[in-house]
Amino acid sequence: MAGFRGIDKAFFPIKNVSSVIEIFKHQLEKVSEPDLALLSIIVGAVENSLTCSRPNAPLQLCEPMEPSSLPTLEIHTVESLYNKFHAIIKSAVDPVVKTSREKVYATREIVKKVSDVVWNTLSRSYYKDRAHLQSLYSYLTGNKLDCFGVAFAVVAGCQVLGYSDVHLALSEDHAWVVFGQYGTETAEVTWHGKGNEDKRGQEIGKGVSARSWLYVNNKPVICTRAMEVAALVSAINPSLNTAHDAYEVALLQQELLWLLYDLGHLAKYPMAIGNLGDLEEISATAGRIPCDVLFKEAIASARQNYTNMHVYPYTYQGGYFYRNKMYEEAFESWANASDVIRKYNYSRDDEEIYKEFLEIANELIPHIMKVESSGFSANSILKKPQCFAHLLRFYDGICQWEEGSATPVLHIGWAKPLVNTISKFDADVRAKVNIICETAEDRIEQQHNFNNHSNGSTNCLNNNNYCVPKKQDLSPPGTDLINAIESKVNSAEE
Ligand SMILES: CC1(C)CN=C(N2CCN(c3ncnc4sc(CC(F)F)cc34)CC2)S1
Repeated sequence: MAGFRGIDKAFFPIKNVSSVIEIFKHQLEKVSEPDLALLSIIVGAVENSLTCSRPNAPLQLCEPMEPSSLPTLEIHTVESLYNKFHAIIKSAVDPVVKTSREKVYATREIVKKVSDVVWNTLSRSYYKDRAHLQSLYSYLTGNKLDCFGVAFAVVAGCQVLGYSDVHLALSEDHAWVVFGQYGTETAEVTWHGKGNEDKRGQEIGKGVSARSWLYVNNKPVICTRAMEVAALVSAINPSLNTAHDAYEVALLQQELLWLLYDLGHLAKYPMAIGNLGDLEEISATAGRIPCDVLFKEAIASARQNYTNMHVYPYTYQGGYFYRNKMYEEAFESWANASDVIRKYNYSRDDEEIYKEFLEIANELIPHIMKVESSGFSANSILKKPQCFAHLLRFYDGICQWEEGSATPVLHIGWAKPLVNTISKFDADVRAKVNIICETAEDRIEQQHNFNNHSNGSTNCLNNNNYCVPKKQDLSPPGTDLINAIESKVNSAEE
């Protein structure tokens, strides 16, 4: 990997967002492949200077001194960190010999060695989930990285060594690398979750973990160099504290995401499109497509490229509808999210998505029911069979998620809000929902599709029809829940 090129020096000192955009544009359009270490150090330095309050510097309040100004970033700061990263990586692994005619591919040993050098230079103990630990700036100035940051650092390190075959693989809650002549070798390079032994060096789950959401049914986002730039931009964290974002950092992230979007590098990256949608909802960019279209594009990308095995595109959209009081649409998005999770088995590595569904079922939906049942508007969602159908599909997907899983999902804490919600719909509204039972054969076919990674979406919901597997198909926990609903609802009617 060429050292710090003169050409990059022309962009310094960095004083505003647009000069950062210029550097990224140059890296993405003018050089053979974007320099991950350089770009990560730059955005990390900018983020750190505006979000990690320093005692002797006045906290930058929300309004910038002038449009999108930034604290000056000098070239020597960036260059010394850049050279430090090269030195750390090259001290541990010999770079690819330049003169070699044939292409040299990474081996598992090399990937593991790069992961080891990053791993062994991290601070002994620090709060791993803290914000602003994702960039090489954090690694090089504080020896701290979060789990995504370690994976990114390994890919950036392999780029330094000249292994252009090593790429970042991303699920919705984990990151690892692919490498080799066909890009089919996989390796864990970082940890996941709390208290789990890391599996660094091993190839990606062949066993039971392969069926968990964590590995998205072997449909991860496999990054190109430019998509690795999109990942580092997505990982920019503008939060100053729980209540405020640093305005300039959010603006920088939004403009960089539009640059990557225009160059086509977000097309196969649903979460990055969703991140851009969230930023556009907060502050729409004039002349750009609206955020609701971005959320639809993220869903289309996940359906098109990842056989609809990703949940987050639907929860990005559902969150948008919820915040904008479009409750029927929110129910539909959440039911669609549930249609994804039902295809998986729940494993203990899936806590993040469990918390997501728990919040929707036990916080967001009950809040909607509360505000809707206070009013008596004729077009209240409580009068709409379609809403009832969406909710049944939502809950049923969680029940099916649990079926066949080693770890239970549902407990009594789920049943109370669930029964409360269902019983808010009058019998005449519920009666309008046609329950179409899938046959056991349908379920077997679905299972077959899952195993063969094909798009097994047999969900037959269209108007008020709602498909539910015949009751005897439900494993005990789900049946208990459905029984609990029925007994509660019946008693509510008496
Ligand atoms: C609908 C939501 C709750 C809103 N934000 C969500 N995010 C999901 C995770 N986010 C991400 N955004 C871009 N790329 C990645 S890669 C990854 C896994 C990690 F281990 F590498 C996570 C993630 C960004 C924020 S899902």
